[in-house]
Amino acid sequence: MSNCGSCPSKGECNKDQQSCGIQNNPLNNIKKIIGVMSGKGGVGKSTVSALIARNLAKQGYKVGVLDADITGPSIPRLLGVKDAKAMGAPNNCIYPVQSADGIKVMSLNLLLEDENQPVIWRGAMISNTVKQFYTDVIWGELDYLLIDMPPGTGDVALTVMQSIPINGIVMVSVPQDMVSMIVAKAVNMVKKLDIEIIGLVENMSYIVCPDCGKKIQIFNGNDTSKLLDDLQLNLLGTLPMNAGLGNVSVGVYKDGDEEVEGLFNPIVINLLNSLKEIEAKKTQA
Ligand SMILES: Nc1ncnc2c1ncn2[C@@H]1O[C@H](COP(=O)(O)OP(=O)(O)OP(=O)(O)O)[C@@H](O)[C@H]1O
Repeated sequence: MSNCGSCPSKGECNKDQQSCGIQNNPLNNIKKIIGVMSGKGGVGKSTVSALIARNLAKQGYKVGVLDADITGPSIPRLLGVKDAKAMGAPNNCIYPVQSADGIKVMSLNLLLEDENQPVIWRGAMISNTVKQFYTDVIWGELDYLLIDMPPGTGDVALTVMQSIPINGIVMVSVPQDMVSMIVAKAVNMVKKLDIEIIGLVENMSYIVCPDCGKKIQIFNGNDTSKLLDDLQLNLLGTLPMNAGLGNVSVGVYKDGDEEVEGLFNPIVINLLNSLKEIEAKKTQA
């Protein structure tokens, strides 16, 4: 039976407690869980997850990032903890690693001797590991736990959405026809599972000419507005394609980087407002 007392969805869900498959660790008190998803690979989910986490942490929130991309984990590099190792805790639990900006991080790479070792596991094992990253990691007190989802709408995405009490999903897309089609699949999956979509971040929307400052659209550009209209999604913000964002994983982005902060401040404001609206709607229902 689920432990509703420590559930981030307490008071906002209409699940039957006896049949709910969600297990919450009583040592954890996580207020909100946000999934970052796309369906399509390589569109910037991990970069967006890491930079939302850093922005929230900078505002003083207690933040964690669960890297659910077991076979292609990039969160440790993006949060500057690639050489750290997660340590065991009593009762078969695990302590997350803490980044320099105070973000708690759990990723399979933090358990491997060598980050270059592949994880050659079947789907069920990968899904169980993700579940354990929620149930067995001592996250403690968190205002926000971000879950960086793997690409696709398969096993892991399904496990995350069915066994972790997600309050909402941030979709990441790129304004290109083929990406939009695959993101639409992910959006429809989330809707089928009755999970709220907080909004969409459009990544790689444009490049800025270093000489004249003109914004140049590299893809044909109209697909996101069609996606937003067709699926009734909220646009949280757009991000350029640039070296600053591309080099987060090599530690180039430091606190106080005005360009990155200027890009993420409005996205995070929109995200928090949208999350509040979702909560208000649920408590009224
Ligand atoms: N706005 C951007 N400008 C430049 N490079 C970017 C931008 N966003 C992401 N990248 C780069 O694109 C690559 C893919 O990004 P990222 O790993 O965040 O995507 P992902 O969707 O999480 O990928 P995966 O499907 O493997 O999980 C990375 O090398 C990243 O540094």
